[in-house]
Amino acid sequence: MTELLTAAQMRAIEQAAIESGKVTGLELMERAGQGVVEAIFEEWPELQSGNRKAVVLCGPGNNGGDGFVVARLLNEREWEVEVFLYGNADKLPPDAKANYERWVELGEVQSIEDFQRPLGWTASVYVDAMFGTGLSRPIGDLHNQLWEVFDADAGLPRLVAVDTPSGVCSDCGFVLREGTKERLPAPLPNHVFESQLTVTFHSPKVGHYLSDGEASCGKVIVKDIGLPRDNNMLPKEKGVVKLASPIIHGKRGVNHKYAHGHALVLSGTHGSTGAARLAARGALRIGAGLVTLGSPRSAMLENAANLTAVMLKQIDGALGLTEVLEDMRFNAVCLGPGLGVRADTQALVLTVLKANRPTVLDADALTRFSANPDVLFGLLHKDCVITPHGGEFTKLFPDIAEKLAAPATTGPAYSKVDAAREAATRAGCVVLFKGPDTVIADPDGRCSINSAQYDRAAPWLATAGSGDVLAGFISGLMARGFPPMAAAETGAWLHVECARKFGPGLIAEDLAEQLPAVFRDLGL
Ligand SMILES: NC(=O)C1=CN([C@@H]2O[C@H](COP(=O)(O)OP(=O)(O)OC[C@H]3O[C@@H](n4cnc5c(N)ncnc54)[C@H](OP(=O)(O)O)[C@@H]3O)[C@@H](O)[C@H]2O)[C@@H](O)CC1
Ligand SMILES: Nc1ncnc2c1ncn2[C@@H]1O[C@H](COP(=O)(O)OP(=O)(O)O)[C@@H](O)[C@H]1O
Ligand SMILES: [K+]
Repeated sequence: MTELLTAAQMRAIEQAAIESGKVTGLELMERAGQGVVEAIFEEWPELQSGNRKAVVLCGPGNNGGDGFVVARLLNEREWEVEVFLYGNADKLPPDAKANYERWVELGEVQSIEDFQRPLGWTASVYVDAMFGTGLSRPIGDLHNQLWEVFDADAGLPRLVAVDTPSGVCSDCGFVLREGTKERLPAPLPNHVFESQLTVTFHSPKVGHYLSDGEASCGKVIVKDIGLPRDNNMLPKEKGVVKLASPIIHGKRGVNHKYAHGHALVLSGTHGSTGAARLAARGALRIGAGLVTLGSPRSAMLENAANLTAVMLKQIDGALGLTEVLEDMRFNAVCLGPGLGVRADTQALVLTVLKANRPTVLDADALTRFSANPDVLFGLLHKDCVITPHGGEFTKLFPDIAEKLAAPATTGPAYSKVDAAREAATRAGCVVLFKGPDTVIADPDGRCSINSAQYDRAAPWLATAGSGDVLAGFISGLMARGFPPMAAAETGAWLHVECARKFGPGLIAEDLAEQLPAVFRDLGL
């Protein structure tokens, strides 16, 4: 299980370790610097020979301190190292100052103002040790200066970020900026300032996995610096965010199909039925024992012509649904994909929620409540999962979405994790907030990020209908008896695995068909 830390959590862990007397700040800084140097040579073994020249950019805090350690350790390996400092050496915090003083015995320190784009890249490695978890405000002119230097037009140098790329908030993954109307992704188009490698310590930081973390970090390597893995010292009110991982087992024993649950997926009307069929197929493939598609009369023929293993049942309106739900074997319900946003949809949602079944609400089942989200929140219960994408999230939680879209001007800034957690508390159920950085939050405080970034990148998932399949996956797992948080996390994780298994060219129909191979890979 990979835990992701905020700046405050990381600081609490460091402080507790230092206060325990088991380690000093200087020792941690030395290990951090060593970790960066190790990572550089692991990533680029070719640097063991050839042009041994590095440029290290140091900032005014402990991130800069790590930079001075890196400079010294490279110098010990007989590298030629140029060091630039942002800020005043006299004001460096004690550990960084100590490492600054060790460096000035070996080499010069120039002002960052003198760091300009060379004619071609003259060094093999550039180390960004300016700001890490202590970034508290935009770095303004410095950012512009660096953007000019590391402009993509000049070809990408080996740029290594220490802990976080400078200027990027380690909690939310956005570049802190002044004077913009909305959050801008990092990097801006045509202003590429991206690290190829980010070396972080102890655990990755939440911001590495949110918004454009991947675009600015390149690749994240975590180096152990000898801090204890015991999280007892962390502030309790908000649990640690995890990277989503599957909590899945194969079908066990000699049970009959009903032992694996019966999912009910509701179809839209004539001409809008494909989305629900995608969800139903997903629910069946992921292991629900039976799946029934509930269809209005107008769409019966259309659905019948396109279904085989998924069963079909005519359900007309809320009254029809109430009757069907009297059969308690329907132990999970999925509604929203292709359902339409008429009054009927509201009635269907309210009927399902009153029946108190494990329920997944997606798409139109959410959008329908744009004008009256409180009606929905009043009925959602702890066995529900709602799966909004950005647009649906904004309609249900406009104030939260506004905070998330507001310019990130001070660090640590409000993040997608904060937004999903706040939404889960308000909705009273699990919220799965989609994107390449899907955040899944439970009102009890558990939270995970299902990342489709870095080595799990799956941009092909951004294809029509893939969200419908995800809703089906989650409801199928709930039919199998998975609790909502585990179903959401596992469903989202498998969704990305299926996309990766298929690769480019993926369309939504392909997703569920990859599950058998993905399950085989998991040894199920
Ligand atoms: N503690 C430890 O034991 C270990 C820590 N480690 C390393 O330390 C890093 C955290 O160090 P840190 O807390 O000193 O923060 P850091 O990121 O260097 O920046 C803070 C400085 O920048 C300043 N500043 C902020 N924003 C600014 C801006 N926009 N423009 C200008 N100035 C700005 C801020 O000033 P202030 O906000 O106080 O005015 C302060 O002076 C962490 O990422 C890791 O690399 C490792 O060695 C492992 C052991
Ligand atoms: N760039 C991306 N990389 C990986 N996954 C993505 C990306 N963009 C979107 N997704 C995922 O694709 C799915 C799209 O769902 P949704 O927006 O509801 O689409 P639809 O309504 O067409 O089904 C979500 O699971 C989302 O997390
Ligand atoms: K940095």
